[in-house]
Amino acid sequence: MSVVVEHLSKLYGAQRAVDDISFEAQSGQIVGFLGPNGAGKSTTMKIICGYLTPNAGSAKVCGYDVRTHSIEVRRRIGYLPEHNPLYTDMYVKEFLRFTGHIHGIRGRTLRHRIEEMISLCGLEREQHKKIGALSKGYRQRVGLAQALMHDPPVLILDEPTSGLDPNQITEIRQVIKEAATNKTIIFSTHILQEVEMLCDRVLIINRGRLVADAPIAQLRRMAQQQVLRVEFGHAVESTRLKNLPGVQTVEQESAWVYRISCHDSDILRPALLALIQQEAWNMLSLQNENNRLEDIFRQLTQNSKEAN
Ligand SMILES: Nc1ncnc2c1ncn2[C@@H]1O[C@H](COP(=O)(O)OP(=O)(O)OP(=O)(O)O)[C@@H](O)[C@H]1O
Repeated sequence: MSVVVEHLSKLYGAQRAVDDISFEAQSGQIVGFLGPNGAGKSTTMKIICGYLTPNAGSAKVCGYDVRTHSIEVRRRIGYLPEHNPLYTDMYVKEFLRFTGHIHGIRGRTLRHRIEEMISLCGLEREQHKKIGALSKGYRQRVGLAQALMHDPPVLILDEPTSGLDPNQITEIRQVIKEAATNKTIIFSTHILQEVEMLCDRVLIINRGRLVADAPIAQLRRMAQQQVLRVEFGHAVESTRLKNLPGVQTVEQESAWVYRISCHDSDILRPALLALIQQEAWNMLSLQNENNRLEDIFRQLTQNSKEAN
């Protein structure tokens, strides 16, 4: 296993920012790290990278404990922090050369590696500029290039696409995907669609506690909610739908399309069909829908909020 986290806890004063978290990630996996604001994602990532010391538990990277073998861990990890600190007075290439030097890369290997990173991260057009003159998206690419410079087996990316425009988001995702071969990538994001597109597995953290660790397909099966999507040929009274047995919520997706969530669609479906027949409504389609990741996220983070 490339990353093994066991019973990790971190306190800031009296606040338990990370609370007894355990998970593993292996090579070739892209793991999405999700959670509401302040859930403890950045803190966990900083501990894995060796920038923060935990109060309890352990984190190991490629078999090295972050507390006792910090240098060994840093050699094997590439980290893009949330606020991507860069030297704005340095030129792009100068900064990458500096990063390479820190990792002990020299001479022709270094020159070759810099060119490789410039190409992989799409920095060709901006490579001769000072970092301070770059847009946010390009600074993010420089941050990714520095994280990848020493070809680490583990990449920790803290909200790598935050604040970027849609084109840049797509391009950065592509870089992450390309970099993923033979690496372990753990990245945090608030864009759930991004997780569906990129990740093999999802970790969800809420108030410092891990509330889910599963592949997306399994998460969908675990969800306590089922959704029926029904399309009518005209408007209907949504309260009539809400009053059906076992209905949790009714969401109007568009003028005549409703998403009805319930505990058991096998009970709801015949009741819904009976109502439609009784009212002589014109139904155009009825489908069992996949649970959306945002619904599952809401269920898991709100349920555990109630439990706390
Ligand atoms: N240096 C610090 N001192 C005190 N409290 C801190 C410190 N860093 C983080 N915290 C607190 O710890 C909790 C977890 O913060 P963290 O940054 O890990 O969350 P996060 O999940 O990354 O949030 P976001 O999605 O908003 O970036 C928050 O309540 C935060 O205020």
